[in-house]
Amino acid sequence: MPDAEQLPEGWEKRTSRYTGLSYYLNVHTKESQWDQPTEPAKKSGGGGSGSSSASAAGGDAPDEVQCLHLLVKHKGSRRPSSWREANITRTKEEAQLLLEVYRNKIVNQEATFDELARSYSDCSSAKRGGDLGKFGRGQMQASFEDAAFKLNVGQLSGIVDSDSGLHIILRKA
Ligand SMILES: O=C(N[C@H](Cc1nc2ccccc2[nH]1)C(=O)O)c1cc2ccccc2s1
Repeated sequence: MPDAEQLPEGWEKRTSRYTGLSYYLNVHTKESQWDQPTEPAKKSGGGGSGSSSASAAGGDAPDEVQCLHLLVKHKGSRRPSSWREANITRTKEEAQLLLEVYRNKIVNQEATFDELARSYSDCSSAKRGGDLGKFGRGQMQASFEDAAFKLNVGQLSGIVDSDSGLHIILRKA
């Protein structure tokens, strides 16, 4: 029986925030399993054989996600101020129109998410291209969290409404 502290290359031991149970994460493919691995982690995804599926360990929903977001605040935002503008007076409708323009530019590949978030996001994460880092459930406002956890990796959200303002979200991991 391998020592639990010495996992084969490419595996990390995690604890599910939902079940409190430990599972094993393949750091290459991001697949997870209940069974303690005895072989080095495979480097490409799909076609897993034998061990219980990732969904059994971490559940279909991931424990945590990494997302970029672009936030456009409006006068009804919880804090209508940002690094861009000390006193934000645009209406929610104006914010929606702005964000639709930005989203279309990204979809049409006229600009990158990183470029537009750095220039126009009213969140302090703008200086990181909108990167919020990894977060689990319970860390972000509910409407934002719900939208983020519904996304597949690489997927761009529609316009998401939170107390902070209107967002578009790109799931990175
Ligand atoms: O709450 C933040 N910033 C607020 C705006 C805001 N409100 C949000 C609500 C949900 C997700 C991101 C959000 N960003 C502000 O600057 O007024 C955060 C900034 C950063 C920066 C880096 C990593 C996480 C975060 S969360």
